[in-house]
Amino acid sequence: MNFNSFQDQDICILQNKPPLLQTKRVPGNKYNSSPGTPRTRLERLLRERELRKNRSAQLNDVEPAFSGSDSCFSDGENWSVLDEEEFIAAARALSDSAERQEGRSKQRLLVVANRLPVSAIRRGDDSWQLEMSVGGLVSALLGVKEFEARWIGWAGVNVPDDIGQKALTTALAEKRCIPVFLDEEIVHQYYNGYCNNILWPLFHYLGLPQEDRLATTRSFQSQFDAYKKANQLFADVVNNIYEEGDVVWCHDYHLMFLPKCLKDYNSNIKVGWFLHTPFPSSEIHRMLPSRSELLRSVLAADLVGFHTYDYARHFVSACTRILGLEGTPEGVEDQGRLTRVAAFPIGIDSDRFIRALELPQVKDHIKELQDRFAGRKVMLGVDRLDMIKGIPQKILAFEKYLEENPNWRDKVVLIQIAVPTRTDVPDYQRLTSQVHEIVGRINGRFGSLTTVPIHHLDRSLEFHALCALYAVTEAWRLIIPCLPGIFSCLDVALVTSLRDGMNLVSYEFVACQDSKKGVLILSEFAGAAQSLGAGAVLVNPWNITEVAASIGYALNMPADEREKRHHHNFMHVTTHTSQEWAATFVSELNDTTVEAQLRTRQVPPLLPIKAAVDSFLQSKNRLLILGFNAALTAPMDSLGRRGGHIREMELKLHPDLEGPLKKLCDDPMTTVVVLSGSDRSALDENFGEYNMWLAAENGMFLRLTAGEWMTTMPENLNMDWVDSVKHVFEYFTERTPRSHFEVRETSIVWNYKYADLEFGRLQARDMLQHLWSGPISNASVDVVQGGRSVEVRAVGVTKGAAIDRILGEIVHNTGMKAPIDYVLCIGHFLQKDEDVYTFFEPELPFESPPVTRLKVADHFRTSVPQLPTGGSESKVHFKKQRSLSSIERKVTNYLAGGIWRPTKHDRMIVNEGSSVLDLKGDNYFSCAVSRKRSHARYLLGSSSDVVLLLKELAECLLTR
Ligand SMILES: O=P(O)(O)OC[C@H]1O[C@H](O[C@H]2O[C@H](CO)[C@@H](O)[C@H](O)[C@H]2O)[C@H](O)[C@@H](O)[C@@H]1O
Ligand SMILES: O=c1ccn([C@@H]2O[C@H](COP(=O)(O)OP(=O)(O)O)[C@@H](O)[C@H]2O)c(=O)[nH]1
Repeated sequence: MNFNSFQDQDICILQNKPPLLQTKRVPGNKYNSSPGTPRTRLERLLRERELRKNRSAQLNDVEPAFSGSDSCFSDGENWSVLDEEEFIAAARALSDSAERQEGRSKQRLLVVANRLPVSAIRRGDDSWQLEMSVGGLVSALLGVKEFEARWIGWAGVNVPDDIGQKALTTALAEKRCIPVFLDEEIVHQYYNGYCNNILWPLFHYLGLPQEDRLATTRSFQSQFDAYKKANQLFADVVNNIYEEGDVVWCHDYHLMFLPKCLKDYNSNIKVGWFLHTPFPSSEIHRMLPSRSELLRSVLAADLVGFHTYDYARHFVSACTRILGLEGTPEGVEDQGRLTRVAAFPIGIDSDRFIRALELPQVKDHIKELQDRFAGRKVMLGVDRLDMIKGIPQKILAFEKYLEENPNWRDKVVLIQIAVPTRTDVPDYQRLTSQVHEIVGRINGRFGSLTTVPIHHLDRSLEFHALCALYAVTEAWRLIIPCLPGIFSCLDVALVTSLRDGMNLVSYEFVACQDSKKGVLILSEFAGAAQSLGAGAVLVNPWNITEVAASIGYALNMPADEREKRHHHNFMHVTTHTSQEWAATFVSELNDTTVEAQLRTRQVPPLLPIKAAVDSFLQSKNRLLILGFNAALTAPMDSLGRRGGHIREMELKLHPDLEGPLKKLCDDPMTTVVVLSGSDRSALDENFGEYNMWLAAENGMFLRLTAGEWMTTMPENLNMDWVDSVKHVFEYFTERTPRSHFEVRETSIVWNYKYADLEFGRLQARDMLQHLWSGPISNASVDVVQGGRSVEVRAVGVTKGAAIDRILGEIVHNTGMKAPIDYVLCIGHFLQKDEDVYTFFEPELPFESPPVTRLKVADHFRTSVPQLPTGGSESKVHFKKQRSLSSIERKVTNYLAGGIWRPTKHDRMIVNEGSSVLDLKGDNYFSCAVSRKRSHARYLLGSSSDVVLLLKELAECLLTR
């Protein structure tokens, strides 16, 4: 799934970076050598699907999931897709799974949903009657047979006493259900209030309740508090029964807080969360006062699933826009942790419906219906009596059809099953009255003494009665075969949801029409429109005229068209089953957690601050290399605000750093360098008062604050491309609100970090395409794509290339005698500049970046003096005679068209026999700030962590 066209990491577009965990084929190790072994996630899923299809034939008669069943974790070949290290972890995961199978043979699936699949009715102090609940989620999970499942949820009743609770727990245990007891007040605030009065309407695009209905903002807050409290109660029950290796699958909008509660308690629990409703556009979600907290809680899950790609896309977009996180093709990333987000369209247990049609009791029901409605065509609506189902709109469209087609008035009947739901919520009560009123009016208008056009039932039907209703037309045709003209084009199901997560009624209708030809009129706003859209007649339920016309079209549809449409949908419904849905989700969840472990291993650890401080204390000659942007600047929120104001665009030193930095700069045993992409004026402005080295424009300009700027750049750099790139940058800046660009001496940077991130990325993509095809196609430049920027630089302008020259100059200038025995290098450097970190790695052979494409031409900023060469009077001298400085040698090499690759030996010598750098021990600390993957040894979360660290270093100078 590609939510987003860019990876979140900084990318130098000259490199073709493979997506994370895109798997490499490792030649012939024991895991990947089998020819039949899948190599990619997709191959594996295809293969598992095949295996499941084979198994499902054997499972058809097995008990449903929540009364126990088979395991789906039997094949050991899932993990041949990763590289060597990944294989080891995968193998370990598999062996865990094998152990599990030996010990218990099945992986346990803990399904957590607001409602249990059964409702409890109290018959005495300690006696309970259990009845199957109605609803799409229950229907779908009833079909799941492949796991040893337990269902955790609310039984739908208030049980205040111990005796009642114990008895109900025992009764439910037989059904493998575990109750969560919620008292009346919580149910009122959490279920009726926050879930059904706030989240449900909002997620279905019906907006938030108005203030007068909310009473006060406090009541919203108290509902949200109750919601969190209820979610914690669910978590407590899960934690109580959880066993290592279990998979916890949280369902729906009632439990958005649950993933966080579970992970806070035990970060090793495998947690999936699935939403059965739509997830609305981020523009809708952002209205919710608790928008961020809810998103973050869901993101605690390992895998987040939705019915459709659109809902998944909206969710990722909400995380990007509201939380400022990165959307990737895999999901949402936050500080190196990925929450996988994907679409898993639910299905039904189609066989159960198809088989039911053969049962005598279903045939009896069909006969009753046939007698009742003989001679009339039947249109069917089956919905919970919910605003989202568009029942008034459906009835009004039917009225319009009858109005415009008087000849049909006594020939067609609409049977509307309207299952009462959430009857304690005032909006639902109002809807009931409204529907009754409309039905009464229409029946009064078009009914006769003996018939009415609408049969409206405010009740639910049991399974067999419902199947009969879904299939009634088929029976009629069979029963009265001599009248095909009248009865063969019978039956239309009318689904007019204003929004609907999926809508299983439409699936069930299709399953029961078997090879017959019932027409499905389906709202384009139901998730099912994405899967059944090709076979259904799609309508916009708000357009009453269109729905009325579609009723006519369906009633008069020629047999061959009905057949084709039905066949398409029937194939879909019978292959995309609820078993398939659940097995895919759980399998993906298992994979995701293994992948997360592998990914975590690739992420550097957090900086061990104590070790960094201790080592600092013990050293005598320290070097601190600090980036500026995002390392030493004050953090901002995702909307680019600080203290409620739009942040000004110039970089400013974090105010809390002023004191510590001063102390560190004034310490005679510490040399501080700020190495930044910013231009000289930005560094002068922020650091001019400190006693430190400033390296501007990625190290191309250098000065000790007490001295003058000098350049470390070759004299002749071709900068002819600048004007045309600037022209392009101006164009995009004008069209991308809150973006800006900076022209520097050696580069030009377009920055969209304060702009809408998604729009900024689209613009960046356009910009890059344009740049490559025109202004820079022949120029000697590097184009570096940052997370939120595009930078065009002269080739060779990187921090990694500059650091050697800077170091040489510092050693020379300060007359350093003792080697540097402590280096702390902190930055939020672009990937292309990360060789700064590896430069200091004691074990690594140093290779400066290749600079083969540099064109040497004309003049480059001659007003700035070149870096002076070291004099013989200098106390520090290189082992090799310092007749030519690093930069001079490099320039010489440039001019000669060669590549200068200093050896470690070249650059490390201070005195005869002694090295500039003494980093053999653990006295080198490189830290990437606000990065997920890096060549640095360690990570720091944000510049606030840099503040803490530098404060500690400064303080230990005082106590020394
Ligand atoms: O338990 P209730 O409050 O009475 O509500 C019943 C269920 O309604 C919702 O169903 C959704 O799930 C279906 C299956 O995925 C989907 O087809 C439908 O479009 C959704 O509306 C709700 O999400 C469930 O939690 C409720 O149990
Ligand atoms: O009298 C009824 C009416 C409906 N249903 C079931 O309720 C579910 C409704 O699911 P859907 O996804 O259409 O909508 P939801 O009610 O979950 O929003 C379907 O499985 C129906 O079989 C039922 O069991 N009895």
